[in-house]
Amino acid sequence: MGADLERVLITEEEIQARLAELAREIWDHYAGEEFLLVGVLKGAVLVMADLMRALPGSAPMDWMAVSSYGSGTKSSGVVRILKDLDTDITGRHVLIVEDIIDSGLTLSWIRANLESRQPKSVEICTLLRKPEAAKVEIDCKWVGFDIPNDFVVGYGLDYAEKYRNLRVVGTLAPHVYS
Ligand SMILES: O=P(O)(O)OC[C@H]1O[C@H](OP(=O)(O)OP(=O)(O)O)[C@H](O)[C@@H]1O
Ligand code: HPA
Repeated sequence: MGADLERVLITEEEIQARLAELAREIWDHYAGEEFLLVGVLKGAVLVMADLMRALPGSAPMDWMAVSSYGSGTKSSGVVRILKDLDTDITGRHVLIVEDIIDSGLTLSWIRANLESRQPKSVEICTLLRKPEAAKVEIDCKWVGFDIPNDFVVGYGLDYAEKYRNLRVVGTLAPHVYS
């Protein structure tokens, strides 16, 4: 599977070290107030697992699933809720946990949707962001890494449902696409 990678962009050690830093900043930001971690399925599963374990204390967790991508590698911009939160977020601090902000269309929609439910606050933590791919501006408080505008896989990110279990983030070799 690793042989399908052209280049490793971010190593396992770099990911874990950055998540530990972010977890500390997040914990300090909420200063003892409860916040709900909201993961966006499926890509954010690994970020959520490692970020929440790096927190110095506990935080509750919930999940949303939306469809925004087709079978290819471009966002359609059309977002549909496939699985909604189990929790009422009215009056609560919400921290959305994502694997990647690419065009920004998915998170822009999710944020607006969650903000319409009268939470106390909504913030975003993403492991990866592609500044050159942005189609909408997203106010994201915690970003792990800004990366070039290339399609990446690993650490939760897939190509046709493969490579999510790689411990690194990398680009795919051309032979995978042909
Ligand atoms: O900024 P955007 O261009 O909208 O892209 C980002 C979104 O795309 C990916 O999800 P995807 O729809 O591929 O689903 P998945 O998490 O199940 O892989 C990723 O997890 C983000 O949710
Ligand atoms: O670069 C990417 N890789 C995998 N999934 C994605 N979803 C948005 N951008 C990406």
